[in-house]
Amino acid sequence: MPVTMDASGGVVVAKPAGALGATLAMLLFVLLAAWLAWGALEERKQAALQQRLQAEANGIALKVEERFRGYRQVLRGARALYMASDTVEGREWAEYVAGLTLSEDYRGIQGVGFSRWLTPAARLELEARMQAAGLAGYKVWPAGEREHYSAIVALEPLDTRNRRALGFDMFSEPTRREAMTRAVEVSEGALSGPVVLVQEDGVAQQRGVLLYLAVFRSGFSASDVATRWRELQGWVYSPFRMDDLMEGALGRFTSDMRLKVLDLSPGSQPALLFDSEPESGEGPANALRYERRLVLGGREWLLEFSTRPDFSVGERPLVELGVIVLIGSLLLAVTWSLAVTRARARALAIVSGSLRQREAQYRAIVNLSHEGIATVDQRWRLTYVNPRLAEMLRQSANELLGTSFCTYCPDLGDELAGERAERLRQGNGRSLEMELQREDGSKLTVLVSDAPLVDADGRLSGATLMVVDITERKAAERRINYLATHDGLTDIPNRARFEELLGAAIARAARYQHSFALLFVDLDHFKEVNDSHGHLVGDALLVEAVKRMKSCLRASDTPARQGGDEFVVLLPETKSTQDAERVAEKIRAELARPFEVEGCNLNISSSIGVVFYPQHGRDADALLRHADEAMYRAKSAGRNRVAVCDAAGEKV
Ligand SMILES: Nc1nc2c(ncn2[C@@H]2O[C@H](COP(=O)(O)OP(=O)(O)OP(=O)(O)O)[C@@H](O)[C@H]2O)c(=O)[nH]1
Repeated sequence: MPVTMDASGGVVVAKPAGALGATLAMLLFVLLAAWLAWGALEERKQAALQQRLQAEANGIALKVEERFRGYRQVLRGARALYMASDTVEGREWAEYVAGLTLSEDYRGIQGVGFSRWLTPAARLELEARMQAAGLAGYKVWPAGEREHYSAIVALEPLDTRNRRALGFDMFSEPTRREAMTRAVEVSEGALSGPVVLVQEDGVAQQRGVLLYLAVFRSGFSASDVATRWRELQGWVYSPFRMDDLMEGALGRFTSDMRLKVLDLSPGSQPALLFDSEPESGEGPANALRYERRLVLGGREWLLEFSTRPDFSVGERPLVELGVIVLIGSLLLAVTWSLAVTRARARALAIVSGSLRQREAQYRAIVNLSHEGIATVDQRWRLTYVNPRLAEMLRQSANELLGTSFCTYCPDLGDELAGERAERLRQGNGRSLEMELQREDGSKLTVLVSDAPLVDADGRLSGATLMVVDITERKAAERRINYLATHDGLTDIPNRARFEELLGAAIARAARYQHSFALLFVDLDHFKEVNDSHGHLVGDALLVEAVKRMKSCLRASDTPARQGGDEFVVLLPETKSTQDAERVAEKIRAELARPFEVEGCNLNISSSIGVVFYPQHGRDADALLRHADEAMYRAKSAGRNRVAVCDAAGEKV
């Protein structure tokens, strides 16, 4: 979160780009981790599916094997029964088979039968005997002359389907003959290749297989192949319809798997024995597949398992994905939060560092300032004082803190506290020239400027004061003003100042109906002093002459130098021409006394014109002009005299 300064020096905090970068990096990491995790989950899921497929397939294969062993056991029992009783025709065989409860415990077996091995001669005898036993029309079929015959003589349960098979010479049919031959020669259960059972009536026809066990003469023990054939009595066998057999074996077969069973026995073409979904074609390409080979009754079966689209191992991957997304989201949230917090902390550190730096700058400026700076609260109590103000007030800052600034400048009281607060609330500062009085009583002239001080909530909390010491400046101004209005030699008002004073006197006299007098004094033959003794002596004489004039005047009277050796005197409290004349005479007499200046004894005199307001003029020009004329008249009359101007004319 970068921090910059704006044009006014304020701190500008930019958006948290660092936080965004860190979060984007974490997002990439989370997405990558999620992608990897998803891949791993998919792999695990595929492995789990494959595992489930194999487990289920192996279970099914085991079940088929068990089923087959069960069927073989049934035939062994039948063989044992035959070898024990030497005949299986009739009621005894039917009871044995009924006792097996085939339809319940051995589903798929169409029946348990016995096929007798016959010589051609024995065939006719068998037919006669079977017919005599009640099976009218019993014939060994198919008809035809053959070297050997076999004939089904018993097949239980003897229902309509099985009855159709009685008399059938299975040895005449190559597929069955192969299995029957094997049963004789290996003396074990021999399974045939796929056949169409003679029991099939064309309705919902299925592929069939037959399981044979050779039955030898009683007491026969295994010997060579030729002897076996000689001792052969026939075969106990069971026909199976494949769909029924597999349904019996696969009672738990799940609908989300497909099973195909093929006969792969060497020497014969692969033949499809069973397909749980004969209508489905090859199935989806991405289906999982598993193959299992079984050797059953000397034949090799291939069990092909494949999964259907709904084959699954539960919804765990989705749950795990949800967990990954949740953890990822939490990581993102935490990263974002941490990054933003860090960026904010960094920005705050920068801001506070910048503020500290700025504060230090301001503090240095304030401390080094040649102006007094202070803050006050709303009751005008000092809350901060810079060294310069403390120096001005000749007290330490600590002593000043908490005291009211009004203590030192009573002039502040000119503005009512409420008005001042309202002015400051409106944001208006003010500059005021005033006098500060120190604790020791000494004073200084200052210019106090105030500006509103607001707190963090924008409420007026007081004021900032700037105090400029203008004592010297004011003194200089006064001095300049004095010099501008006073004669530099004699230190009395000059002509310009006198005109102001005269104007003011006229105005005052006019308003209050007063009268006043004006004297015009010119030294006589002053040029001769300069010429005889030099200007310095002349200057000293002028200074002394003014002193003598002043000694004749009251405090309210004002002498002024008009220029050269000409002076005017304003006598404001003179009520009559006689009074004025008396003062003029006093001045004349005083100036006529000998002077001793710069070691020189000098004798001069003066000529003085007297005018009176308002009789001799109502404005300054008239009064001065008449006074000047009266003075000249005195000079003309021989000098060293006073001439008064009045309405009737001047008298000397
Ligand atoms: N020493 C000195 N002389 C000055 C000053 N100002 C004017 N003067 C001189 O004062 C003299 C004034 O002479 P005037 O008033 O003309 O003549 P006066 O000699 O006084 O003669 P009356 O006035 O006719 O009696 C001149 O010589 C000026 O140069 C000054 O400040 N100092």
